[in-house]
Amino acid sequence: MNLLEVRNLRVWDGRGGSVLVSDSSFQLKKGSCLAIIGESGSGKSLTCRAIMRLNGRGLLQSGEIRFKGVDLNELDEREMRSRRGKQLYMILQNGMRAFDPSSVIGVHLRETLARHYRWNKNETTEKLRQAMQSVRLQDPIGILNKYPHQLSGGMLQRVMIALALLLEPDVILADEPTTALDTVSKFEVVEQFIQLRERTGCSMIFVSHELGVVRKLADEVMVMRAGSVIESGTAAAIFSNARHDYTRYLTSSQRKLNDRFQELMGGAGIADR
Ligand SMILES: Nc1ncnc2c1ncn2[C@@H]1O[C@H](COP(=O)(O)OP(=O)(O)OP(=O)(O)O)[C@@H](O)[C@H]1O
Repeated sequence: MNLLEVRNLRVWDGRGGSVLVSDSSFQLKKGSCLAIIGESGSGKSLTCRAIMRLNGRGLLQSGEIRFKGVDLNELDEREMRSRRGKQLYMILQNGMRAFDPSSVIGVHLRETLARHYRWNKNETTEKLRQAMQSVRLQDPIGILNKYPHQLSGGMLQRVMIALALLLEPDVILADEPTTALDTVSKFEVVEQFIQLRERTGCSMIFVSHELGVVRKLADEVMVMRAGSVIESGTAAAIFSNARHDYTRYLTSSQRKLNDRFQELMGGAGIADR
Protein backbone atom coordinates (compact mmCIF):
# COMPACT_ATOMS: atom_id res chain seq x y z
CA MET A 1 0.00 0.00 0.00
CA ASN A 2 1.31 3.47 -0.85
CA LEU A 3 1.57 5.84 2.09
CA LEU A 4 2.66 8.76 -0.01
CA GLU A 5 1.96 9.39 -3.67
CA VAL A 6 3.58 12.26 -5.49
CA ARG A 7 2.19 13.11 -8.91
CA ASN A 8 3.65 15.60 -11.37
CA LEU A 9 5.53 17.55 -8.74
CA ARG A 10 6.98 20.73 -10.17
CA VAL A 11 9.09 23.25 -8.27
CA TRP A 12 10.08 26.52 -9.85
CA ASP A 13 11.69 29.78 -8.94
CA GLY A 14 8.87 32.29 -8.67
CA ARG A 15 11.24 35.19 -9.34
CA GLY A 16 13.15 33.98 -12.40
CA GLY A 17 10.70 31.30 -13.52
CA SER A 18 13.35 28.57 -13.89
CA VAL A 19 11.99 25.06 -13.32
CA LEU A 20 14.03 23.20 -10.70
CA VAL A 21 12.00 19.99 -10.37
CA SER A 22 9.84 19.01 -13.28
CA ASP A 23 6.97 16.58 -13.41
CA SER A 24 8.25 14.16 -10.77
CA SER A 25 6.01 11.26 -9.87
CA PHE A 26 6.79 8.54 -7.36
CA GLN A 27 5.34 6.57 -4.48
CA LEU A 28 6.48 5.56 -1.04
CA LYS A 29 5.14 2.20 0.12
CA LYS A 30 4.14 1.79 3.74
CA GLY A 31 7.10 0.57 5.81
CA SER A 32 9.50 0.93 2.91
CA CYS A 33 12.65 3.02 2.43
CA LEU A 34 12.94 4.94 -0.83
CA ALA A 35 16.37 6.38 -1.53
CA ILE A 36 16.77 9.36 -3.83
CA ILE A 37 20.14 9.49 -5.55
CA GLY A 38 21.58 11.75 -8.23
CA GLU A 39 24.32 14.25 -8.83
CA SER A 40 24.59 17.50 -6.92
CA GLY A 41 21.89 19.99 -7.89
CA SER A 42 19.57 17.35 -9.37
CA GLY A 43 16.65 18.35 -7.16
CA LYS A 44 16.78 15.77 -4.37
CA SER A 45 16.59 18.25 -1.48
CA LEU A 46 13.96 20.39 -3.18
CA THR A 47 11.82 17.27 -3.65
CA CYS A 48 12.02 16.42 0.07
CA ARG A 49 11.39 19.98 1.14
CA ALA A 50 8.45 20.19 -1.28
CA ILE A 51 6.84 17.22 0.49
CA MET A 52 7.33 19.00 3.84
CA ARG A 53 6.27 22.25 2.17
CA LEU A 54 9.46 23.83 3.50
CA ASN A 55 10.93 25.31 0.36
CA GLY A 56 11.68 29.00 0.72
CA ARG A 57 9.18 31.69 -0.14
CA GLY A 58 10.66 32.41 -3.56
CA LEU A 59 10.02 28.83 -4.67
CA LEU A 60 6.61 27.70 -5.89
CA GLN A 61 5.30 24.19 -6.35
CA SER A 62 2.44 22.40 -8.06
CA GLY A 63 1.26 18.82 -8.51
CA GLU A 64 -0.21 16.43 -6.00
CA ILE A 65 1.40 15.12 -2.80
CA ARG A 66 -1.14 12.65 -1.48
CA PHE A 67 -0.48 11.54 2.10
CA LYS A 68 -3.10 9.54 4.00
CA GLY A 69 -5.71 10.55 1.47
CA VAL A 70 -5.01 14.30 1.69
CA ASP A 71 -3.19 16.40 -0.89
CA LEU A 72 -0.52 18.25 1.13
CA ASN A 73 -0.26 20.84 -1.61
CA GLU A 74 -3.82 21.93 -0.79
CA LEU A 75 -3.25 22.50 2.94
CA ASP A 76 -2.74 25.87 4.57
CA GLU A 77 0.35 26.47 6.71
CA ARG A 78 -1.48 25.76 10.01
CA GLU A 79 -2.71 22.37 8.78
CA MET A 80 0.72 21.59 7.40
CA ARG A 81 2.42 22.51 10.70
CA SER A 82 0.26 20.02 12.57
CA ARG A 83 1.58 17.27 10.28
CA ARG A 84 5.26 18.17 10.62
CA GLY A 85 7.02 16.33 13.41
CA LYS A 86 4.47 13.70 14.34
CA GLN A 87 3.50 12.54 10.82
CA LEU A 88 6.26 13.83 8.57
CA TYR A 89 9.67 14.20 10.18
CA MET A 90 12.73 15.63 8.51
CA ILE A 91 16.34 14.92 9.45
CA LEU A 92 18.86 17.27 7.85
CA GLN A 93 22.47 16.81 6.81
CA ASN A 94 23.70 19.38 9.25
CA GLY A 95 22.28 18.69 12.69
CA MET A 96 23.28 22.21 13.75
CA ARG A 97 20.65 23.66 11.42
CA ALA A 98 17.91 21.63 13.06
CA PHE A 99 18.41 23.26 16.46
CA ASP A 100 18.21 26.82 17.72
CA PRO A 101 21.85 27.74 18.44
CA SER A 102 20.85 30.04 21.30
CA SER A 103 19.10 27.36 23.39
CA VAL A 104 20.25 24.14 24.97
CA ILE A 105 19.15 20.98 23.12
CA GLY A 106 16.58 20.08 25.79
CA VAL A 107 14.52 23.21 25.07
CA HIS A 108 13.94 22.23 21.43
CA LEU A 109 13.18 18.60 22.31
CA ARG A 110 10.73 19.49 25.08
CA GLU A 111 8.94 22.08 22.93
CA THR A 112 8.56 19.62 20.08
CA LEU A 113 7.24 16.86 22.34
CA ALA A 114 4.86 19.29 24.12
CA ARG A 115 3.23 20.02 20.75
CA HIS A 116 2.25 16.37 20.39
CA TYR A 117 2.00 14.81 23.88
CA ARG A 118 0.60 15.83 27.23
CA TRP A 119 3.52 14.52 29.28
CA ASN A 120 4.58 16.45 32.38
CA LYS A 121 8.17 17.63 32.84
CA ASN A 122 9.37 14.50 34.63
CA GLU A 123 7.69 12.16 32.19
CA THR A 124 9.24 14.05 29.27
CA THR A 125 12.68 13.87 30.85
CA GLU A 126 12.31 10.15 31.45
CA LYS A 127 11.10 9.44 27.89
CA LEU A 128 13.98 11.50 26.48
CA ARG A 129 16.48 9.76 28.72
CA GLN A 130 15.33 6.32 27.57
CA ALA A 131 15.20 7.27 23.87
CA MET A 132 18.63 8.88 23.97
CA GLN A 133 20.13 5.91 25.78
CA SER A 134 18.63 3.58 23.20
CA VAL A 135 20.53 5.40 20.42
CA ARG A 136 23.67 4.97 22.53
CA LEU A 137 24.04 8.53 23.70
CA GLN A 138 25.90 8.54 27.00
CA ASP A 139 24.79 10.98 29.69
CA PRO A 140 21.43 12.02 28.15
CA ILE A 141 20.67 14.54 30.88
CA GLY A 142 24.03 16.24 30.34
CA ILE A 143 23.30 16.41 26.59
CA LEU A 144 19.90 18.02 27.19
CA ASN A 145 21.75 20.85 28.91
CA LYS A 146 24.25 21.40 26.12
CA TYR A 147 24.10 23.87 23.22
CA PRO A 148 24.11 22.39 19.70
CA HIS A 149 27.67 23.60 19.02
CA GLN A 150 28.88 21.60 22.01
CA LEU A 151 27.87 18.31 20.35
CA SER A 152 29.44 16.49 17.40
CA GLY A 153 27.60 15.99 14.10
CA GLY A 154 27.06 12.31 14.88
CA MET A 155 25.63 13.10 18.32
CA LEU A 156 23.21 15.66 16.86
CA GLN A 157 22.00 13.11 14.29
CA ARG A 158 21.44 10.59 17.07
CA VAL A 159 19.51 13.19 19.08
CA MET A 160 17.27 13.69 16.00
CA ILE A 161 16.81 9.92 15.74
CA ALA A 162 15.97 9.70 19.46
CA LEU A 163 13.30 12.36 18.98
CA ALA A 164 11.93 10.40 16.01
CA LEU A 165 11.72 7.31 18.22
CA LEU A 166 9.43 9.23 20.57
CA LEU A 167 7.34 10.91 17.88
CA GLU A 168 6.95 7.71 15.83
CA PRO A 169 6.31 9.60 12.59
CA ASP A 170 4.70 7.86 9.61
CA VAL A 171 7.36 9.16 7.22
CA ILE A 172 10.94 10.18 7.93
CA LEU A 173 12.66 12.27 5.28
CA ALA A 174 16.40 12.16 5.81
CA ASP A 175 18.37 14.54 3.60
CA GLU A 176 22.02 13.45 3.47
CA PRO A 177 22.03 12.64 7.20
CA THR A 178 25.40 10.89 7.09
CA THR A 179 27.29 13.01 4.56
CA ALA A 180 28.98 15.32 7.05
CA LEU A 181 30.03 12.53 9.40
CA ASP A 182 33.32 10.69 9.76
CA THR A 183 33.31 7.00 8.85
CA VAL A 184 32.79 5.67 12.36
CA SER A 185 29.90 8.06 13.12
CA LYS A 186 28.42 7.23 9.72
CA PHE A 187 28.45 3.55 10.59
CA GLU A 188 26.77 4.19 13.95
CA VAL A 189 24.14 6.55 12.52
CA VAL A 190 23.23 4.10 9.71
CA GLU A 191 22.80 1.38 12.35
CA GLN A 192 20.47 3.71 14.27
CA PHE A 193 18.42 4.36 11.13
CA ILE A 194 18.04 0.61 10.63
CA GLN A 195 16.87 0.21 14.21
CA LEU A 196 14.57 3.22 13.94
CA ARG A 197 12.79 1.54 11.02
CA GLU A 198 12.57 -1.76 12.87
CA ARG A 199 11.23 -0.21 16.05
CA THR A 200 8.73 2.30 14.67
CA GLY A 201 7.80 0.65 11.35
CA CYS A 202 8.12 4.08 9.75
CA SER A 203 8.48 4.65 6.02
CA MET A 204 11.52 6.57 4.91
CA ILE A 205 12.76 8.78 2.12
CA PHE A 206 16.52 8.84 2.29
CA VAL A 207 18.57 11.23 0.18
CA SER A 208 22.22 10.30 -0.16
CA HIS A 209 25.25 10.55 -2.37
CA GLU A 210 26.70 7.61 -0.55
CA LEU A 211 25.63 4.50 -2.33
CA GLY A 212 27.13 2.27 0.36
CA VAL A 213 24.62 3.75 2.79
CA VAL A 214 21.82 3.49 0.22
CA ARG A 215 22.57 -0.18 -0.42
CA LYS A 216 22.37 -0.82 3.30
CA LEU A 217 19.04 0.93 3.85
CA ALA A 218 16.92 1.25 0.72
CA ASP A 219 14.22 -1.04 -0.60
CA GLU A 220 13.56 1.18 -3.62
CA VAL A 221 15.76 3.73 -5.34
CA MET A 222 14.82 6.72 -7.45
CA VAL A 223 17.45 8.41 -9.63
CA MET A 224 17.21 12.15 -10.32
CA ARG A 225 19.07 14.21 -12.85
CA ALA A 226 18.59 17.91 -13.67
CA GLY A 227 15.29 18.09 -11.81
CA SER A 228 13.72 14.97 -13.33
CA VAL A 229 13.25 11.40 -12.20
CA ILE A 230 15.05 9.34 -14.78
CA GLU A 231 14.74 5.87 -13.31
CA SER A 232 13.31 4.09 -10.31
CA GLY A 233 13.06 0.52 -9.14
CA THR A 234 13.99 -1.89 -6.40
CA ALA A 235 17.44 -1.36 -4.90
CA ALA A 236 18.53 -4.71 -6.31
CA ALA A 237 17.44 -3.75 -9.84
CA ILE A 238 19.03 -0.30 -9.72
CA PHE A 239 22.36 -1.60 -8.46
CA SER A 240 22.66 -4.66 -10.63
CA ASN A 241 20.40 -4.17 -13.62
CA ALA A 242 19.87 -0.44 -14.25
CA ARG A 243 18.20 0.49 -17.53
CA HIS A 244 19.58 4.00 -17.83
CA ASP A 245 23.23 4.75 -18.74
CA TYR A 246 23.34 7.57 -16.20
CA THR A 247 22.29 5.21 -13.39
CA ARG A 248 24.97 2.73 -14.42
CA TYR A 249 27.54 5.52 -14.49
CA LEU A 250 26.46 6.75 -11.06
CA THR A 251 26.49 3.33 -9.42
CA SER A 252 29.77 2.19 -10.98
CA SER A 253 31.66 5.40 -10.21
CA GLN A 254 30.58 5.23 -6.59
CA ARG A 255 31.26 1.54 -6.19
CA LYS A 256 35.00 1.94 -5.53
CA LEU A 257 34.45 4.75 -3.06
CA ASN A 258 32.00 2.63 -1.16
CA ASP A 259 34.03 -0.55 -0.87
CA ARG A 260 35.70 0.61 2.34
CA PHE A 261 32.35 1.61 3.83
CA GLN A 262 30.77 -1.76 2.93
CA GLU A 263 33.71 -3.47 4.60
CA LEU A 264 33.10 -1.50 7.78
CA MET A 265 29.36 -2.14 7.63
CA GLY A 266 30.03 -5.86 7.58
CA GLY A 267 29.63 -6.63 3.90
CA ALA A 268 26.45 -7.20 2.01
CA GLY A 269 23.98 -4.48 1.17
CA ILE A 270 20.40 -4.96 -0.02
CA ALA A 271 21.47 -5.46 -3.63
CA ASP A 272 23.82 -8.27 -2.70
CA ARG A 273 21.43 -10.22 -0.53
N1 LIG B 1 15.90 28.65 -2.94
C1 LIG B 1 16.33 28.41 -4.18
N2 LIG B 1 16.16 29.32 -5.16
C2 LIG B 1 16.58 29.06 -6.42
N3 LIG B 1 17.17 27.92 -6.80
C3 LIG B 1 17.37 26.97 -5.87
C4 LIG B 1 16.95 27.15 -4.51
N4 LIG B 1 17.28 26.05 -3.80
C5 LIG B 1 17.87 25.20 -4.68
N5 LIG B 1 17.93 25.76 -5.91
C6 LIG B 1 18.50 25.14 -7.14
O1 LIG B 1 17.72 24.00 -7.46
C7 LIG B 1 18.55 22.94 -7.95
C8 LIG B 1 18.29 21.69 -7.15
O2 LIG B 1 18.74 21.90 -5.83
P1 LIG B 1 18.72 20.76 -4.71
O3 LIG B 1 19.21 21.40 -3.45
O4 LIG B 1 17.41 20.09 -4.66
O5 LIG B 1 19.82 19.74 -5.28
P2 LIG B 1 20.32 18.37 -4.65
O6 LIG B 1 20.10 17.31 -5.66
O7 LIG B 1 19.72 18.14 -3.32
O8 LIG B 1 21.89 18.67 -4.55
P3 LIG B 1 22.94 18.28 -3.40
O9 LIG B 1 23.16 16.82 -3.59
O10 LIG B 1 24.14 19.09 -3.76
O11 LIG B 1 22.34 18.64 -2.09
C9 LIG B 1 19.98 23.44 -7.87
O12 LIG B 1 20.34 23.91 -9.15
C10 LIG B 1 19.91 24.60 -6.90
O13 LIG B 1 20.87 25.57 -7.19
